[in-house]
Amino acid sequence: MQSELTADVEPIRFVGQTDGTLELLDQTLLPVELTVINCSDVETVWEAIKKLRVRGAPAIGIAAAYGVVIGLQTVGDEDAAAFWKRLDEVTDYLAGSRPTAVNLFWALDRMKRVAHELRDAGKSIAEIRVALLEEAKAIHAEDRETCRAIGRHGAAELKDAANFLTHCNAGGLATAEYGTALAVFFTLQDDGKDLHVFVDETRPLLQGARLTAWELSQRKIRATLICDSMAAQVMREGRVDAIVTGADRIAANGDSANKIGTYSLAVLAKAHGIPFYIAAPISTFDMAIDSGDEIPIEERASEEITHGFGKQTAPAGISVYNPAFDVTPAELIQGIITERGVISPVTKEMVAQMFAAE
Ligand SMILES: CSC[C@@H](O)[C@@H](O)C(=O)COP(=O)(O)O
Repeated sequence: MQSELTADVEPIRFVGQTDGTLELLDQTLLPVELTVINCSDVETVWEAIKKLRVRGAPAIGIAAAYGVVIGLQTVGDEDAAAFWKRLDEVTDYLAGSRPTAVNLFWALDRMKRVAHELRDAGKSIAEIRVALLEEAKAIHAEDRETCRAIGRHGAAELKDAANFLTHCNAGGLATAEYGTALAVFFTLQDDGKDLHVFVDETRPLLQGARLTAWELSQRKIRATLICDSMAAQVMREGRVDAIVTGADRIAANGDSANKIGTYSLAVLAKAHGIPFYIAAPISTFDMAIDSGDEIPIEERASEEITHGFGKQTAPAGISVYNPAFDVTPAELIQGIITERGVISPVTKEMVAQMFAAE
């Protein structure tokens, strides 16, 4: 189907009650095709996360929360033992879909906690099921608010910048709507700023070219697509005032994992005296780990590099290393823009302070 996409497309939508289904805009087909997939079993939700049909840290968490509701549909209200066994099975299963974005585990833990609290309060399985759907909807709704707040804080922080560079996609598609890094640009635009954004295409899966370039064009923000390897050149040409990207997991010391290629941007930014920012919700912080060394980095199939989008571009049998994320050390990050404000300087103490703030 030819794209008739508009910026208002809802990338994640739950339809119906506790026996309902999850609709996901298939991001692997963008920007050419608009196809919504219908998830009526947890296996389809798992596959959608694994294959990046739904992707971006907050979006993965939201989809997984709805996935729990769907996974529990295979057991009835009358068999409590089967329900609790199934809850563990479903959350463990969804947790195995992708390892790096901590929002996935955060959302699953939140769903489990609600279920356990209600069980301890003597609620019935039917009531718990309803509450779980409400919790998934709350995670979804809160993310909308969170993204708007990130946009406001980021726009205040970067009000004097007009020329940006971003990597991967941290936009409306990667969240409930509006995004994190892109929320900063959208808010600046709403504030009347004329801005320009260089968009890294983001090898190997081209989230920048396919998704970010599309989102920025939809909103009529001036954007220029570049290959990842061109970032140093545009920085050297003096055409970048600030870099803003999202994150998939942030350690207690501020080290931040994001799409592969982000770390090299931060190094380049330092070499050119350009401030490098991360924009991410508090749910992306993993306070259980001290540093980025402990962040699990997803390795993906070699075919993503040797057969990008179906065409063979490397000799058969070549050895491939395909880490999907890298870690940017805190000292290279000027600030982390959250819904609660901007963490700057990025130190363990400042992260702890923002995490504790309401
Ligand atoms: C607001 S989304 C932030 C990150 O999740 C995003 O920058 C990113 O790296 C996504 O990677 P992906 O592999 O496309 O899920």
